[in-house]
Amino acid sequence: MKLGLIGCGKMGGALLKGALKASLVKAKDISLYDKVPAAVKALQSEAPAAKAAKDPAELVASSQVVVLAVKPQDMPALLQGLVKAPKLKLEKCLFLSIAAGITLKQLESWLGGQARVIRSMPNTPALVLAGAAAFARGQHATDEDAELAAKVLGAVGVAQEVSEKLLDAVTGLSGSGPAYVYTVIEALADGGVLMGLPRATALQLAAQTVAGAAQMVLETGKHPGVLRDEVTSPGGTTIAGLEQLEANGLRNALIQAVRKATERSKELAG
Ligand SMILES: NC(=O)C1=CN([C@@H]2O[C@H](COP(=O)(O)OP(=O)(O)OC[C@H]3O[C@@H](n4cnc5c(N)ncnc54)[C@H](O)[C@@H]3O)[C@@H](O)[C@H]2O)C=CC1
Ligand SMILES: O=C(O)[C@@H]1CCC=N1
Repeated sequence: MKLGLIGCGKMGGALLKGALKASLVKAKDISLYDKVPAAVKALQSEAPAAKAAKDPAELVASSQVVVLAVKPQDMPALLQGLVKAPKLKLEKCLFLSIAAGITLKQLESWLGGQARVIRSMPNTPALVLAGAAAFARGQHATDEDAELAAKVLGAVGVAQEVSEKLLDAVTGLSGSGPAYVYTVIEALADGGVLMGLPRATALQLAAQTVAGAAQMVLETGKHPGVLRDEVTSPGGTTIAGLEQLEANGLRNALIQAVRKATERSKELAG
């Protein structure tokens, strides 16, 4: 697969490194472009055979799949620049956008109206092949395009097709979700330090507890409440801790975080 990446930043970089780690693509079949050359060089240091395109048009002309990984506010100018590029046949490749809030209608319009587009929402654990992604197909995207998007995103974690109207919620939950969980891990470790654990020990135990609990949900298929009850002994330590979480509103805080992030994603569409 000839893969092009426009926007070699945090998320684009994570996707690319994950795709290489998953052997989805060979470095020699990758084209990179970023308006900041240092960002391209940083990725090339990990994939020396990847080519640095001189401009987005050159990258598009040599790619089957073009991952659009620039910030939402940078997308219109990038895509409208591609439309103006002479002799560039935009319908020959699949455009896979990862930009929060930017709709399929906007992407298709900025690309001149006929391009094959898929809008997706991945997350940075793609870097360690533990990503969570969803995507929606544009009006000119084919079944093969959807399969290709599922293959790219599925190579670095889990991926599923959804209707576009759900992608803002996907952004608020799993797109932004790693940041919520990093905050939880950091706070759990702080609790451990408060109780006398060395920072490094507390951090490793906290991170592994979150990872282990998540793996239990994914592998056993049991509801988190059932798994929680398996930990919570009558009159024991866990219920004492859980009482504090309820008293301090942990659930509602997380629910509101997803809601607010989803609303922000909707705002980004302008
Ligand atoms: N960071 C994350 O966890 C996630 C980010 N996203 C989305 O991914 C996109 C990129 O986000 P990040 O990687 O976090 O941002 P970033 O700022 O780390 O990377 C964006 C890159 O795009 C480059 N860029 C900007 N305009 C450009 C242009 N016209 N041509 C070429 N390169 C250009 C920048 O120089 C930068 O290197 C955003 O749309 C964001 O909504 C999606 C899921 C998760
Ligand atoms: O914070 C953001 O806007 C991006 C999109 C999802 C995660 N990071």
